[in-house]
Amino acid sequence: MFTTSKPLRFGDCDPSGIAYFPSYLDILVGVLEDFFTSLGFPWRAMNEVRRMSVPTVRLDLTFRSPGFQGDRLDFALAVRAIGRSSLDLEHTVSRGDTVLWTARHRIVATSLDTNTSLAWPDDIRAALTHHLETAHAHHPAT
Ligand SMILES: CC(C)(COP(=O)(O)OP(=O)(O)OC[C@H]1O[C@@H](n2cnc3c(N)ncnc32)[C@H](O)[C@@H]1OP(=O)(O)O)[C@@H](O)C(=O)NCCC(=O)NCCSC(=O)c1ccc(O)cc1
Repeated sequence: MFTTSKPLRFGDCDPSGIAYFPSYLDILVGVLEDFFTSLGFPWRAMNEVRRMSVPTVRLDLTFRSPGFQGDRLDFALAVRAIGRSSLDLEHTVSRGDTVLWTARHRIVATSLDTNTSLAWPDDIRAALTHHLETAHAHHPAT
């Protein structure tokens, strides 16, 4: 499990002070980037040196409770399945004990030269496997 916290800022909210959900996606991408950096694979090096990227192909969000300007959002990212080129993640976003939203998320390793999928390089796969949580793991095809 990778965990981190992000502030819900003025600019992330509508005039009533409630979270504007497209901003949640922007913040989520930052969390994903931080996760890869924590594994030792910052995106700039992945892009420039390895010529690879990790676009999102599926994202299923469930909003359970509103977030408000000034909240501290606690993100928990779990690796649920690792395919040939795909990676299934599960996000839980909370304010204190209250779950605000959850997401099932699939990204795919791709080549920036061909814009097609790429098998996870062995070193990245090994680092991802270290985070795999088998208790609720599922086959990536499901
Ligand atoms: C990712 C793709 C190149 C994959 O296409 P292909 O090369 O033909 O691959 P395949 O169809 O063989 O599928 C490859 C894998 O992806 C999986 N896949 C592909 N599409 C899907 C969808 N829609 N749902 C679920 N799984 C999918 C598939 O199951 C394969 O999994 P493995 O068995 O584990 O390998 C293509 O689907 C694509 O370009 N999709 C658009 C992606 C996109 O534009 N997303 C929008 C957000 S951009 C983004 O998030 C981002 C960009 C850049 C960054 O640096 C970071 C983030």
